[in-house]
Amino acid sequence: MDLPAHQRPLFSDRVTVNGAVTPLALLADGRLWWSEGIQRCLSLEKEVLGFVASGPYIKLKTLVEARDGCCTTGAAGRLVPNDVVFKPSSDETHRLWCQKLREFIDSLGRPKRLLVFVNPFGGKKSAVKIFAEQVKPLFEDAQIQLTIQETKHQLHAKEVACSLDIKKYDGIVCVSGDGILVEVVNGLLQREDWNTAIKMPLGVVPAGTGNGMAKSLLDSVGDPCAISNAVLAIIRGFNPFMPFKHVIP
Ligand SMILES: Nc1ncnc2c1ncn2[C@@H]1O[C@H](COP(=O)(O)OP(=O)(O)OP(=O)(O)O)[C@@H](O)[C@H]1O
Repeated sequence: MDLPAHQRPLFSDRVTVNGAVTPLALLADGRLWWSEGIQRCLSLEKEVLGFVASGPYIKLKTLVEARDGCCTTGAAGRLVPNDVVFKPSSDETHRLWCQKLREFIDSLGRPKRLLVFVNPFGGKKSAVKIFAEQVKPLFEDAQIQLTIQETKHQLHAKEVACSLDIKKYDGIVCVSGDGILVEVVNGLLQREDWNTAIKMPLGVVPAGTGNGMAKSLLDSVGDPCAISNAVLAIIRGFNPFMPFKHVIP
């Protein structure tokens, strides 16, 4: 019986994962299937930030739902890194894995260059630490080029949004509360080219006091208001069902 198109393998190989040899298949829908005693599956689109080739190995940088509770509520959970390292069967399949993974991830239309505002004075004044420890490493895993702007005073984000070269970025991210996001929107709306500028995708990583916008955007897709969930939504930003694009209706 023929498999549906999305379940057909794009590529498969006998690889080594955690010392055990297993078939690993990349399906047309971007799922990776292999066995480690139990069947394992990873979605390149939903769970993989990027990958790194190191010697004969390939490391998939992932964010997956934490399964630390004894009961499942049905609600989506907090995301945690859980990298998967595998060794392809030969130099040639190593090269092909890198090529296929790169092609699939590139086909997802994820942002490549982001302007990131970090407000050191928002909320508990921990945005700089949150950014350095929890946000930047995930964007780096996704190989997104960042331009970082710490806000130096009130309305600084608005001034920058008012005059920045929008062609340089695929989106703007605020590691802050709602205040900086509002400043950015107001800055974009005050530009002569506001009609184009306001279409810039905007994202918010909760690092303020109320974080109302981050909460409601993540809630609208059934996610908890957690840093990792917000960052993954931004990395996957060009999926129309994710919050990154929904800041501006
Ligand atoms: N360097 C700075 N010094 C003083 N104020 C700043 C600085 N940078 C930004 N601000 C101001 O901080 C204000 C609050 O920012 P933000 O929204 O990030 O946090 P919050 O008010 O704690 O969170 P929320 O809006 O979610 O309740 C903004 O209005 C902004 O103008």
